[in-house]
Amino acid sequence: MEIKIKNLEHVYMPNTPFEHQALNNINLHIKSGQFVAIIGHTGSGKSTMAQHLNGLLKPTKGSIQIGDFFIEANKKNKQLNKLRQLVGMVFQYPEHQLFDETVEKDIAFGPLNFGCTKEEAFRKVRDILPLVKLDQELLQKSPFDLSGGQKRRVAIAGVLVNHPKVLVLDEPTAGLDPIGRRQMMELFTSLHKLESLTTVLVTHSMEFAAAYADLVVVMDKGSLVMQGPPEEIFKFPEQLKKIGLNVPETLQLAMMIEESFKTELPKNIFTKEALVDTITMLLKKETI
Ligand SMILES: Nc1ncnc2c1ncn2[C@@H]1O[C@H](COP(=O)(O)OP(=O)(O)OP(=O)(O)O)[C@@H](O)[C@H]1O
Repeated sequence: MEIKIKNLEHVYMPNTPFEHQALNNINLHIKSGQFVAIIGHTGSGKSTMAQHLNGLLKPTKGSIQIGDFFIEANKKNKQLNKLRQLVGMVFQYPEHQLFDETVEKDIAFGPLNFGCTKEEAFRKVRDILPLVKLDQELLQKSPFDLSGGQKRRVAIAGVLVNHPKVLVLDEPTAGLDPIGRRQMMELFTSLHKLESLTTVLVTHSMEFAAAYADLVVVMDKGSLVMQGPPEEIFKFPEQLKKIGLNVPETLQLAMMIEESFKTELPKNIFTKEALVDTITMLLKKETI
């Protein structure tokens, strides 16, 4: 599903002494099925932008079009419930939103809320479990008795069970260990491919932006300052540094290797595996 953001502005607490312009004239076109990473220094407006994508916030100015849905400043949107079914939102620490007495009821909340019968809703719950790698045996347990990783998977299942067409992920790996982070990102990338989900990831990780996104959007002080594929965006480390961002570590290493081997490397070395392959190739060349 395609997303078009036009001249979007957001002001928190307008006409009060605390008034704060968090978004400033944002224009962005996300194509259907694209994987977009939004990066930027803390407070640059990433989460504010993400929350506009399923109508959690109302624009102060401008509009957001998601498929056939329009969210516009000064207009009441009567179809927010339908929009929230289409745009699934995973917040930081989603497990904090678990509330029901069993895992089954918790995951079924969305489908029941969107009008499914109990039978349909519970069938959807069972169908979604393999996708998030959760065992059927957990269904009758209290979500509060699960491990941290399982809780997070239950919370994510509660979003995926509605079969959204757009997935908005706001720092979904916050608080996980490195293996957990990677597993979680693998889950989202496989979903993205399997279901052609348009995916918007808000992240502080340059590595994730580089490794997973087709389009990287850079925010600074409420403005969208750069957008493009990772190999374009991370070509400008000086520009990124000025706004408090780094290039991915693998790319920093690749640049050092470029220096010492006096050779130009491809500009899309964003994963450790790609970097190791390149070093191996260079070392082989040296020894021949
Ligand atoms: N509910 C709110 N009321 C008032 N100001 C807010 C509110 N939420 C966010 N802000 C302010 O708006 C600006 C943008 O915040 P936002 O959370 O969108 O940034 P962010 O880039 O997601 O930051 P982080 O990376 O730290 O999560 C910040 O200056 C923040 O203090």
